[in-house]
Amino acid sequence: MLAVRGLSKAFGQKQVLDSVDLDLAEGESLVVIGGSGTGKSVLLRCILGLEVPDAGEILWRGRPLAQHRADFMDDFGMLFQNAALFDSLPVWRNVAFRLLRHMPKARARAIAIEKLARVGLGPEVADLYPAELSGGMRKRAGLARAIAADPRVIFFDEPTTGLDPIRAAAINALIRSIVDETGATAITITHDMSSVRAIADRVALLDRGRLRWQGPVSEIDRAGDDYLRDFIAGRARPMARVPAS
Ligand SMILES: Nc1ncnc2c1ncn2[C@@H]1O[C@H](COP(=O)(O)OP(=O)(O)OP(=O)(O)O)[C@@H](O)[C@H]1O
Repeated sequence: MLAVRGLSKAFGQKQVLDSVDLDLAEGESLVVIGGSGTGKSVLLRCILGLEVPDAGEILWRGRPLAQHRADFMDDFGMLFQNAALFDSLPVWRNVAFRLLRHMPKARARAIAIEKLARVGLGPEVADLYPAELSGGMRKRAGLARAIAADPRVIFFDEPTTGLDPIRAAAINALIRSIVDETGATAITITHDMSSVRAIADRVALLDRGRLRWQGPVSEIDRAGDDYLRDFIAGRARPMARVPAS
């Protein structure tokens, strides 16, 4: 459904993505992991068209994404790292933001309330402002916005950042159940191994702009890659690790 081919991107002398290939099947949940500064966000930004790659291409349903961006965006939802809610809008308008462009207000509000319920927020939350929500509630509201237009592809950018482990586990479980229930294709970028285990069908490890390892989540614990093992165990050895071949 989504294929990344030979994607490269440098900023000045710094090669941030170096010939990355990735394939994502319809309905699959891919989690991209990697240390800070390894190019995860740049990869996401290239897919979203917010960065122009130096080389390579991204295919969407077999066609160059750059030429079908409007179709892609119609099918796409995203949970931003800090939920990125508009502070001046009540929660329901945040959730219904895209819907309000093409449907009457009452219908958009009804869908927003239904999506809020799906993420565990009651109708009383609809008229609150983002500043009145806890971090976990903001994340849930952001998730409701991501799924408001029933997207076929959903990106989750660091979904558990800023949450305590119990709330993080709840968000991970919610994401997995939404992905299962909707059959949406999902890409998550994260450092959080609890998200990897809860959300992923397949895992891709980026290391200094290169795809170092990828495989089913069931194989990460017996993968032979030393950096992956260190990443899973949370062991620090950034200076000592062997360069990706
Ligand atoms: N617009 C830009 N101009 C210059 N350098 C950039 C730009 N965007 C990203 N970079 C650099 O590219 C590298 C990769 O950044 P990126 O944000 O993709 O890392 P990341 O893997 O998402 O890290 P983190 O997990 O910390 O968010 C970093 O060294 C960053 O400084």
